[in-house]
Amino acid sequence: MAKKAVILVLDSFGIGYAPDAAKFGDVGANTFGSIAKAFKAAKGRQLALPNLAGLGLVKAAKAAAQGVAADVQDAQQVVGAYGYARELSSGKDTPSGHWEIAGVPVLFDWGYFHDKTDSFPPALIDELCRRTGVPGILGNCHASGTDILVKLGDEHISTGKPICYTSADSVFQVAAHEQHFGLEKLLQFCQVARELLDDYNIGRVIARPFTGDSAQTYARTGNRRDYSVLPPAPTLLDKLTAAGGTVISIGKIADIYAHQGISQTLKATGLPALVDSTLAQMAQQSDNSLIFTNLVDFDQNFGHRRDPIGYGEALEYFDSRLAELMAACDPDTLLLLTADHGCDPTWQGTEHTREYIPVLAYKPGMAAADLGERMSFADIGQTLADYFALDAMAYGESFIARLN
Ligand SMILES: O=P(O)(O)O[C@H]1O[C@H](CO)[C@@H](O)[C@H]1O
Ligand SMILES: [Mn+2]
Ligand SMILES: [Mn+2]
Repeated sequence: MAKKAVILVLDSFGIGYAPDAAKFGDVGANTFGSIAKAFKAAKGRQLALPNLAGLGLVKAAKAAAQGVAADVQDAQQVVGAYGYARELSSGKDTPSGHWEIAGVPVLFDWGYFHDKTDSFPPALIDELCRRTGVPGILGNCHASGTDILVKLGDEHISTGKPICYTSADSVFQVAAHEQHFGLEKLLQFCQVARELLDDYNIGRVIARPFTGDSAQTYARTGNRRDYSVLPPAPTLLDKLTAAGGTVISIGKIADIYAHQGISQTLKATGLPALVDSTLAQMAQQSDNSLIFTNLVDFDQNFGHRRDPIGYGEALEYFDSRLAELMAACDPDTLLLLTADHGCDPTWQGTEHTREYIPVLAYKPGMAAADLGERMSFADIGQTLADYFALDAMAYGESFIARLN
């Protein structure tokens, strides 16, 4: 039988703080609940997500938030399977979340640059400048990637020094102007940084190219590149491709999995283009294929930017496209919607939040099913291993039997 699966990761769409949120200072965070509240206060109407509610999102969110419901209208009839999952991985970062979704939780601790200023070891910066020939770096601190452009963009252009910054995540981020510094030079700089940062156990180096000619107009472009370390074990993607299947990466997925277990990489920028590309692949791909899309805008443009109204509007837009995605499923297509961590846009700071993620599954004609609380994001990978008749993953409990 022909089998296709589609995963859409709504990046940062948490639905209630996780049982271990206290370790992260995140007790009380709820990305979905906070968006719904702020949206209603600002617009005088409820956030309207009829198609997500139809897959069971409102029910899953209510259960995840221990009865504190996101103020969103529930559907009269649910047509999918819905649950909520906690994270086994020790961090609340994007690679940990994605790798765990694909059956490989990250149980070790990443390296972090904890100091808010003078964050990077001088020996690292010296070596990086020596090997790349740049005259020094700017930043060297924890920062929001948009704020730091306003602050240091002009100086970057006049000095030719790249802006290097980090956050509570295991990241080394480099912002540089696409024309003045050059995109290629930025990517080369990041590749050297990647080599040096393996010793520091840093999960990702991220190139953050931008354009514009003043603090008012500096804007990041779609040419972001993430240089990730390899997942600690073969993921579902590796297993599926090794078995002759096809994995189509749309958006950031290939970068997040360090290009492991990917058959084809499709870039698209912005929610509309990412959904369009997903729909196009659903029409094209056939047997044993996984179409895997990351919707980064939720996290990058709204979660980290602490913009709950923009987040709500983006959710409504996605919900309107979800009807098309569901209609594009033939009887052999399994559609999964989930997230990789939370990023409550009303929470203090600009970082991710440790939350339950939604697990929503849909196949045409299936009976509604309550999947309840899942003990790991890896239940998704295990379910897909079952679905594609692959060897079981080391983590996760399959819910394939509930998808009939
Ligand atoms: O503020 P920006 O540059 O968007 O950074 C955010 O993006 C990084 C990667 O997801 C996170 O570590 C977070 O700090
Ligand atoms: Mn993420
Ligand atoms: Mn993020």
